[in-house]
Amino acid sequence: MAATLVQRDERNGFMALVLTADTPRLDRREADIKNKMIAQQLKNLEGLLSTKVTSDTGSNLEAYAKETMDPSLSWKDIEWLRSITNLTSFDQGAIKAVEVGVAGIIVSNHGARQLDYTPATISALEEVVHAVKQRDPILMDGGVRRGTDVFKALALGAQAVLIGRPVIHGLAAKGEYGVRRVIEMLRMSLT
Ligand SMILES: Cc1cc2nc3c(=O)[nH]c(=O)nc-3n(C[C@H](O)[C@H](O)[C@H](O)COP(=O)(O)O)c2cc1C
Repeated sequence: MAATLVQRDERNGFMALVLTADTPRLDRREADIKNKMIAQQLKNLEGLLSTKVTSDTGSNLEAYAKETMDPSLSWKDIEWLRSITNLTSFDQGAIKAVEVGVAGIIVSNHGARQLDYTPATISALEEVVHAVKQRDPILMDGGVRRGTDVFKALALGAQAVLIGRPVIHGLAAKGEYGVRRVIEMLRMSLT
């Protein structure tokens, strides 16, 4: 299935792959259990994997994750991924990735949504920058809300930041205009 998705990305003109290594196993998300969280049917993955996993005891998302995520993911899988594609690959969350040939690293903690007490990415960034020693570009995400957050990440050695929730909130509130506005606001506070 992974190979099929990669081939589809290549056909559609994508230039890079981001491999996320941050959730080999889903945390016990009590709110999801309480709310009996549903894993949405994903139209763009139709026929590739079943999202019809349900649980009588709680979070359907947890049941789905148990069924579909492979906790045995290892560095060999990155080598395999590189062997089937020429797309540039970025690894989210690991330093050893440089040795197995990824093109860059994204310092991320899954939006701090996976583990309690996970360190803030801005606190981990500098250490990763020193460990990688400019061999590959480093990006960072998590908690970037203001231009000053962008500034801090760049000052600590990131080449760029990625933004998750702010643009999603802008999209939900005002569609495309909302996304543009969020990005403008970040830019404005940097100038
Ligand atoms: C609702 C939600 C779902 C997410 N799901 C995933 C996921 O399935 N895989 C993943 O690698 N990251 C996931 N993330 C983390 C994002 O990729 C990204 O690291 C994070 O949102 C960036 O932080 P920010 O939202 O504070 O900007 C999720 C984030 C949110 C808010």
